[in-house]
Amino acid sequence: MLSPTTLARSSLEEMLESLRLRDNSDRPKDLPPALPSRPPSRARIRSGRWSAQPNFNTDSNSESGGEGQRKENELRVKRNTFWNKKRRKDVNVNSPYNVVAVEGIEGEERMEETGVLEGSDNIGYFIEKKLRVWCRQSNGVWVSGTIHSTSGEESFVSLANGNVVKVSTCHLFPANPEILDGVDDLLHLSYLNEPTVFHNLKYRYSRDMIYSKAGPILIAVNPFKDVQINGKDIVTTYKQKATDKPHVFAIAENAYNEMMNDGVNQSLMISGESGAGKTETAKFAVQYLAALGGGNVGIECQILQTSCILEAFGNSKTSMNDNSSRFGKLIEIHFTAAGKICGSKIRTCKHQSRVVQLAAGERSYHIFYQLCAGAPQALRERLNLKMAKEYNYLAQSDCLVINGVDDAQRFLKFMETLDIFQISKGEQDQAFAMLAAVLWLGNISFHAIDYENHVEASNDEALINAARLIGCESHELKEALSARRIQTEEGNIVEKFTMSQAIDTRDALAKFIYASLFDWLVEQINNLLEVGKQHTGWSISILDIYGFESFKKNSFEQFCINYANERLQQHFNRHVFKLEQEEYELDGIDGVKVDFADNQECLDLFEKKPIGLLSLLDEDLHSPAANDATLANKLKQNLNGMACFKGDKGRVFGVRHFAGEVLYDTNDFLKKNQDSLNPELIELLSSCNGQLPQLFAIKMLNQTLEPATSLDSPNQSVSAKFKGKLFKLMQQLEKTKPHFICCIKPNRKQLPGMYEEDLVSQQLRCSGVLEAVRMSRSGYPTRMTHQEFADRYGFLLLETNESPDPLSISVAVLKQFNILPGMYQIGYTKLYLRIGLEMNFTYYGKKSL
Ligand SMILES: Nc1ncnc2c1ncn2[C@@H]1O[C@H](COP(=O)(O)OP(=O)(O)OP(=O)(O)O)[C@@H](O)[C@H]1O
Repeated sequence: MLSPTTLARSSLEEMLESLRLRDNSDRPKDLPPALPSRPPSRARIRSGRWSAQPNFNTDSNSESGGEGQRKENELRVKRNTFWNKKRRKDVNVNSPYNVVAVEGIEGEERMEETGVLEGSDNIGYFIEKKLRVWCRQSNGVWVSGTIHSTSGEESFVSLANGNVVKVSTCHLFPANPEILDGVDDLLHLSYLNEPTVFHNLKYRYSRDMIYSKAGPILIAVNPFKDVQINGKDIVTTYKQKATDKPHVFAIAENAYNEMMNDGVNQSLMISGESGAGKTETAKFAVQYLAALGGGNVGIECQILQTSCILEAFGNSKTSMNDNSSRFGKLIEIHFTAAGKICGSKIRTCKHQSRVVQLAAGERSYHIFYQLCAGAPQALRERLNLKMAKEYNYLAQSDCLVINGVDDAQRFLKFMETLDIFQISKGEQDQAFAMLAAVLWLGNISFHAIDYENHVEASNDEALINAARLIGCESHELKEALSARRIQTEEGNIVEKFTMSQAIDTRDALAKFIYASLFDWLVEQINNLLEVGKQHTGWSISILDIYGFESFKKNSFEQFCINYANERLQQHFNRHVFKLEQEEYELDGIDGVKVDFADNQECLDLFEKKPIGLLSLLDEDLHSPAANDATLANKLKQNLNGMACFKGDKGRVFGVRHFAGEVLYDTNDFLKKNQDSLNPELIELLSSCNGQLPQLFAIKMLNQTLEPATSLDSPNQSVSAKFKGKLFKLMQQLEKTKPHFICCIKPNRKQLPGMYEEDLVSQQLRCSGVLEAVRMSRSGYPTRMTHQEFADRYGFLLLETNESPDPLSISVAVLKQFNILPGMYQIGYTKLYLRIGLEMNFTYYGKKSL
């Protein structure tokens, strides 16, 4: 029979113990142990109610007491004192500003747990035993070495290359023994600090092990190459549960099992900065779920094909990613009660400013270049199509191709996919006509017609083609782009446009057509996928949203994208930290507290009414006196006191996001925040002879009947609509049990085998994954109601328990197996178990059967 001590330990702890025993055997007993016991939770309050003082100690000396124990205790006190001292000094845990302190000590402190070496005993021990430590070189790169000597404040570290460097002692971090190099789960690291986590991920990455666990979270480091771990054979391995290695398939499997067992909708929340690999990861998740839930309906194949259409219409080349999603999408996969896929629904969240305006070196949506490069001759002639460089909207950024991408080939694939979604040839033709119309609209030019700067559209090839493709007469389009009617008491008067009004009107029409076409396509896809609407089972949703962006110059697009990422981070914080802590508190469980960077302040900066970024921006929507410069001034005057806001020079203002500070230039903010169409243009579209323009116009007309506050009202600003759609997505996600996947971008060049330390470190600091690991280590990840525990393990009791009360049965089981009090806590409604403990019960259960 296993001893109670063994029972209370996970296999990792046993491994650590054997290491310690090995280490202890060749040193005097009164020295501190080489490996510390698992650190207590930072703000842990001892439970006085049910369990005795937690004694979650893996050190063999600790049980025997004595001098070794005394020294270990002293050491632990020192470590904790050191930590507490530092926390008091610098932390306002509610401020995302903490996270923004990327470089330097403050950032490091957030990462530290079993962190900095301090105390002459401790350093002396590391010197004597030649134990590895990590230190950061002046260039920011982490190196490991052994401490050669110390003067207390400063230490000399011998590096592997023979160099000796002088380092401030408080910047030394203990390294893990080599046996822990490359562990699957950061939870298993004996020392959890920035360099050890960083080293572990790098170690794995260099061996093509791109997935790692961080407690409940999966970390996926983008390999930028095919690492051959997503094929059918690997799918089968995970389906057969033949491996427990971290993988996106394992997370999908887990979600599927929880959905089937608990009857609860699930979600996979994929986060990471632009280019980190979210979209690819989402595709692998869909691939696995399709394999798990594949029936004979074939929907799973169609779900997999959606990405071809969605990416063509929603992705672009940016400076961070050649295939960057410029929209957020939630793919909801529906399952029958038997676990078979029976339908799917795609929800999107986007805005379209990219259609008409591009930053240098970036492309517009892929579909435009694909159409220009790959349209068959007959289609080219029907659309009077030219090459991409001939269109102003595409040529403006001097970036027309992507290295290694064959746009023409992609277009053929795109057309095949439209067939799969049963979009008829006639409808396809109309859709391509709309795309070509957008391109021709961008080529429409205007010329002055009087001395008051009024203009009208030129009667040229662009106007003629655009009008023909939309399905109206060219003079009708010309009129709608050159003037508008205004109702006055005396009747209608015609107001001629200035150059900028005419360009804005033309661009608004182009954006509207593109956005409507995208929505129409998604609707067609959903119509086909939603065959299982009447499903009686549950769903798994996969969220893939544009990643956090920070460029040299950031505009309205980044403003919206980064706001969406703040919302996503809040969802993560809420589920990983807040709800977890709330649950402990409500159930009377003491002291599991982990500091995390709450981004609520930043969200408030965006959302607060009437003084928040979004409200202040909308205030100027219909104000003729407002311009980008007055907007910047107004923001500074009203928001300068807010912790996450930073005024800057001229039209620029800064926001301290959870992932770093971003400076936004208000240039064109007001224009981009407005995309209402003139009634003349809606009228024009509704009278066109094409089916699609009519459909788009009818939808718009219906929306004008909505109350002005409705999300769909055309009177709403772009940012208000965006926020509304984002909220809808988040509401949908709130109804699900989330599983988090954190994608990491290892280098800026999008190259395989390159690992940029500063970039990875910054993402790790900002993502909150380390805090989540700490939460798991100090918390009780396994929990079940007293009844569930009694039902599951009550039969193990050797003596019959007189009381039918599940709580007393549960307590009797725990007592019978001498479970150390620190390994569990008993709440009002549930029993909470430390990591690994339930496995031991399961083992016992199996043995007894
Ligand atoms: N698991 C993977 N295996 C191989 N290559 C990958 C993997 N994940 C990502 N990549 C590569 O990295 C590129 C960027 O990935 P992806 O488009 O998924 O990033 P993203 O996080 O969705 O970015 P964005 O927020 O800009 O949309 C992909 O086009 C692909 O080349």
